[in-house]
Amino acid sequence: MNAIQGNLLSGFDSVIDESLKSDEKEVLSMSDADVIFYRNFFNQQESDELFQTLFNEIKWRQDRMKIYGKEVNLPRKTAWYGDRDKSYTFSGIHLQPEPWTPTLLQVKEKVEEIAKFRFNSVLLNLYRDGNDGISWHTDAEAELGKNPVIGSVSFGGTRRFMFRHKDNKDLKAEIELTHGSFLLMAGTTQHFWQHQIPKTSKKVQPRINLTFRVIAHSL
Ligand SMILES: O=C(O)CCC(=O)C(=O)O
Ligand SMILES: [Fe+2]
Repeated sequence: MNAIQGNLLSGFDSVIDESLKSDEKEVLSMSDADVIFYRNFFNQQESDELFQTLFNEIKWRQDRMKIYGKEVNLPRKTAWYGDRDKSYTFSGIHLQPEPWTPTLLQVKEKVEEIAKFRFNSVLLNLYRDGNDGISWHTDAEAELGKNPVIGSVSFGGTRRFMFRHKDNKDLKAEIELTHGSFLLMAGTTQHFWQHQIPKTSKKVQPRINLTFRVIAHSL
């Protein structure tokens, strides 16, 4: 029985393939996807410092979205940093990037080294508590091009990151995004799988997430 089949039987269990598990790198067993998790990408001290610096230095914004014609606050704060000529539309919101900070460049360099990939922008999310989250979506915006590579770094409170297959809703995967971890999504992941961070009634610490991306075209 492979991990996906095991997962179908047991609901929302982790689908990490035990045979590939190591301290360094965990490959999630998901069909039609390339998802790799680096649990201890930053050590405790680096992660604590980066959380504090990003929390204080990033220009966090409260964006709004339309639901059934009504404008509401997004359930999280966001920010967008990147190369100067790039701009991006996310969930109908047009964003202009702020210029890279030394802290963001430090994180970006470490991510690029392991991903063997160069990113030109980063979308940041601040989840203040369990009432903040992000609902089911894919990161498959036209500006990201075909088969986008998304590098996702997390600091602060652990949150559940859930996947569901678009064609087969029984195919699910889930991973806990811990302080200092790095999740790499590549290949056809965004074509076949949606992801979300569900809201939770549990007490959770604030969390900062950085998703490094490549914007294919400046608008
Ligand atoms: O916070 C996360 O881990 C996910 C964020 C996300 O999916 C996004 O910004 O597109
Ligand atoms: Fe996303």
